[in-house]
Amino acid sequence: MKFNYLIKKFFYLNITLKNAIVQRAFNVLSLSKFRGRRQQVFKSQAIARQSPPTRVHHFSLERDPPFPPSFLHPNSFRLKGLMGTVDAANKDVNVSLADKKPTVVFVLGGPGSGKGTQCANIVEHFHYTHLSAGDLLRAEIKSGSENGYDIHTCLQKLDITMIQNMIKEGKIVPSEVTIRLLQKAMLESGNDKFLIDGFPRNEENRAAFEAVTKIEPEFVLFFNCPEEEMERRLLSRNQGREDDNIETIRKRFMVFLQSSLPVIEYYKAKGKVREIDAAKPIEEVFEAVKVVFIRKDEQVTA
Ligand SMILES: Nc1ncnc2c1ncn2[C@@H]1O[C@H](COP(=O)(O)OP(=O)(O)O)[C@@H](O)[C@H]1O
Ligand SMILES: Nc1ccn([C@H]2C[C@H](O)[C@@H](COP(=O)(O)OP(=O)(O)O)O2)c(=O)n1
Repeated sequence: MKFNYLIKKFFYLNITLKNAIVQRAFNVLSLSKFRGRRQQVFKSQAIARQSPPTRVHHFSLERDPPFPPSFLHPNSFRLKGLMGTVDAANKDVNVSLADKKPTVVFVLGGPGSGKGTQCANIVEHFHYTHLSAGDLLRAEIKSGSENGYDIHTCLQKLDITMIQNMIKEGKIVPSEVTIRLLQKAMLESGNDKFLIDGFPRNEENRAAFEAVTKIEPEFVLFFNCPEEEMERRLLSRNQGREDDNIETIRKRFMVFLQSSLPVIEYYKAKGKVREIDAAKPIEEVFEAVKVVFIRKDEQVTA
């Protein structure tokens, strides 16, 4: 009797143990399968986040390298190879732009130094076309946000959002975007005299513009203004700009010091900088600006 009981107990324990082992193995398998599937989902989500949506043109800087290495700035990682930079049409754009031998004046200075204000006066007196890189980028964000896509620049909503975020952060947008906008505006203007305001803002902007357009600026108008004065002006500019808040203003000042001043130094070494004291009242600043442009015209006619 007792022996029978022990045999039964042994079989019972054996089955329970086997069941437990099988169950455990099953659990482990299912869990790893689930984890695998979950990782797969995460992986495909990550790929989807990295992949650009299908776009009209797919170029690759690696395949078409018309730019110096400096063009491959860390800033441009997101757009590198996605929207590309050069195609047959773009080459035509560059050839026809360079053929026109346009007069280009770069207008530089810290945020709020009065570049836009003085450019409006120069346009009125000297018949230049004013192209503000910041205005072009803001217009692109606006039209891209409304239409979701811009056929001229091949920028899609994802890129537009990225540009918007960069501006909100006070960062400099990759040159390939800004240069495309400038080229398009230059061609559409029908003029051959341009004030390019707020560009080049860093070494990458400068080198890429020269490499792509083959245009050298006539001179660089540099509005020099103390930071406290620029800050005061920006805080009362009142144009509803997302980047005119104290936090972003400070970041823009930092970017100006670190990235834009070296560009001014570069042109200074070439004797191309015309420096203006921009802390004075608007009319006085313009008197100084006029002298620069009148001298330039006199040099041309002499
Ligand atoms: N010389 C000046 N004195 C006082 N305020 C100025 C002067 N120049 C421009 N402003 C004002 O400062 C703000 C910034 O000028 P803006 O031309 O937009 O600068 P930037 O284009 O360099 O950012 C504007 O509100 C403008 O009216
Ligand atoms: N060459 C340029 C010019 C402007 N931007 C972006 C980054 C700048 O902080 C904003 C605003 O530039 P904008 O010249 O309009 O204004 P401020 O001179 O900063 O007052 O645009 C750019 O990314 N690249």
